[in-house]
Amino acid sequence: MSSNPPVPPAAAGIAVPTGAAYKSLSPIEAAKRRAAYKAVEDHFDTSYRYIGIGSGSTVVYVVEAIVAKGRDVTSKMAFIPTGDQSKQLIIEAGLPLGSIDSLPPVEDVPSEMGRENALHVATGQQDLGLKGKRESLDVAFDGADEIDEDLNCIKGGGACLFQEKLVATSAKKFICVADSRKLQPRLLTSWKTIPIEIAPLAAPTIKRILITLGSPDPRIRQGGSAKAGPVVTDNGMWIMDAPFSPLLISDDIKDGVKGDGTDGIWEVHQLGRRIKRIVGVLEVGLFYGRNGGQVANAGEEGGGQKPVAAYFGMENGEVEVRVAKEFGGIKSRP
Ligand SMILES: O=C[C@H](O)[C@H](O)[C@H](O)COP(=O)(O)O
Repeated sequence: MSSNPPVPPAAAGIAVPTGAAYKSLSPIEAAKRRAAYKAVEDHFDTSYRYIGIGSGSTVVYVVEAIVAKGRDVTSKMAFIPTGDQSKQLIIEAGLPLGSIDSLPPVEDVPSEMGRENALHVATGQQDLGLKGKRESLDVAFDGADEIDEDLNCIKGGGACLFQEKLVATSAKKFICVADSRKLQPRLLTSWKTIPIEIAPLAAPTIKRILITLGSPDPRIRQGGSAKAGPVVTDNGMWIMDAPFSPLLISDDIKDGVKGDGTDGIWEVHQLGRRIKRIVGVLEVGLFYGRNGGQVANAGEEGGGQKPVAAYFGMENGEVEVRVAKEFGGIKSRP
């Protein structure tokens, strides 16, 4: 895909680039926008009901592409935010706002599966295993700070990560959209720290433990000129940015290479699980593991889930699509 997406119709509150404004997008912004349109083209279905909308600068273009589908399509859906920024984005785009903690029980949903289960429960027959289960999101779109060749991600550069992981694990498919700078062979190649959302009271203890795990200089993220003192997340927490050496992927674990922190070398899953165990850690900005909304124990593994596909806007105007190896591992350059 080497041409720019069409200019969509204007939507309430959304600054849609048109004409000269479109041409004024920087190459990186134009690349992000092309990737977002391609991701929406491939993974947004008009029959969907619940759509997760992530945080950051790239999902702005995802929302723009969704708005371009028209109100006839979007008014029947609910858009679930991953924090205050994406909540505002959804509202200003005129899309119906939903909430991750108010998804209806499956039985209330007029789907074949829900109706069938309700019938079985009502008639005393065997429950299909859906009792108490809530609806999944059909898809969640989000950005990332870095994505490795196995599609593990670092997220949280914008201080949103707990709600992003919650939304990702609630989705049948999680789709990442980014530009070419984010694609690296291993995590912590270009992006140097892991964002960790922590309880402020636990900050000194967490910092000490991270140092023992091999992080040379974990730091509490400061608000800079925008806010005196630490950045406070949408959940009233702080962010600790912890540098580590580049992380191994699971395929690297062989021939005596353990990835368990020996000599300061960690594999993504092992480090993610280890940090999550520290008291006071709300969430770790490493996204790895199986597809969330379609597995019984979604959210129980700590890693959230890695995307089933990642879309990268490349410098040459193309969009590179990478698919998780569990889903075929195809790389394509449409
Ligand atoms: O906390 C922020 C989120 O994880 C973002 O999705 C991530 O930082 C990527 O943001 P952007 O699209 O602005 O590069």
